[in-house]
Amino acid sequence: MNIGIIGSGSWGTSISKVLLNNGHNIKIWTRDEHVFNSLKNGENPYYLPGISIPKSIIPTLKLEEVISDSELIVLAIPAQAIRSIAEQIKPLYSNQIIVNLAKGLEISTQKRVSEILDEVLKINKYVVLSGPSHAEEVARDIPTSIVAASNNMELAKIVQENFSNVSFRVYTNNDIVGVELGGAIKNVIAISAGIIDGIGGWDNSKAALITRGLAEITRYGIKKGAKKDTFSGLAGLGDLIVTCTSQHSRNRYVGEMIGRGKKLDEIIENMNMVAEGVYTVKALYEEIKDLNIEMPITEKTYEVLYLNKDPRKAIHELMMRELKDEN
Ligand SMILES: NC(=O)c1ccc[n+]([C@@H]2O[C@H](COP(=O)([O-])OP(=O)(O)OC[C@H]3O[C@@H](n4cnc5c(N)ncnc54)[C@H](O)[C@@H]3O)[C@@H](O)[C@H]2O)c1
Ligand SMILES: O=P(O)(O)OC[C@H](O)CO
Repeated sequence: MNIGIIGSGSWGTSISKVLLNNGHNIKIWTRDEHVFNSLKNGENPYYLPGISIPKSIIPTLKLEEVISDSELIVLAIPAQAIRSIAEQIKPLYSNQIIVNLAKGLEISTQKRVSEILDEVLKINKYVVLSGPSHAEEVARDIPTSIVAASNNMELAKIVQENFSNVSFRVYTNNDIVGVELGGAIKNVIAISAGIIDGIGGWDNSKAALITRGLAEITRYGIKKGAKKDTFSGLAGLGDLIVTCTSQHSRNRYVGEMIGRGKKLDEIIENMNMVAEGVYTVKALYEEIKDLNIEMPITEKTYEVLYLNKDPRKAIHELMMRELKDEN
């Protein structure tokens, strides 16, 4: 297939390698001239240091070049950039399959990526690819399993067949809502897991946080129309585990720095990669109050990040909530 990748950060670059190895023709769009020049030289040290990038992956600074002759378009940009990129590709878009890799909710609307694309492009060929998949490992061909979800199972199967290989195993799923929400909200829980790492690396606390984090992701997801089972799969529990525990996780890292007493602005300023939970928690905070959905970890994470709450006080408040039944 001719595949166009929009976004040349760590995940866009890494998935380009997977797809090239699978025999596809790959063009990758970047907005950054320095990344463009590096890719031409067979590397992307800004986002994927130490990995050699085959020169047959063709970089371009022109969006029209990745759209016009592509049969399938991959979106590998942050969730907050989706609407503006969708507006830009609208005049060029000719009903190709769009595979979204972004994991987040739009701050101003609380919308999922598929809802944004639906609004702007009236898209009817959408697949979201999500699950435990750090770019740093995928780029090294470390065995990874992931989920391709679509309303149209034929499309999910096309993605499954074209993206899978011996070290990249793709399952299909028909629950777009659950797969998108699992991927977006685990980033918030991972920030709180990182806070625990930064404060003291407490194993008991972190295990509880992952488990109760999954409970609140599931609660929110069901209210939004997701299927409960999706959250015990790769796009739910699987991604939550990897993001809360991995040395590679950007979201966990933000939390760890907060736990060590650093300020959010300072942390973000020194990171060139996106930590989606920092934005998704903003999207969720007001909405969960309005909808009366109980998500105490999400709420406390927001208060620590944006209302200057001491993380130890937040943990104390979580522990002192009204006692209740687990289910
Ligand atoms: N890195 C991973 O391991 C990984 C794995 C799975 C999913 N994801 C998700 O994929 C998405 C992209 O993540 P990433 O890690 O590649 O991010 P990144 O920060 O490494 O790269 C983001 C890319 O998007 C571009 N970009 C940023 N803002 C933009 C804008 N406003 N308009 C156009 N382009 C813009 C950047 O220039 C860069 O090329 C995120 O939603 C992330 O959660 C990442
Ligand atoms: O590095 P993170 O925290 O953005 O997580 C990346 C992926 O979503 C892991 O599957």
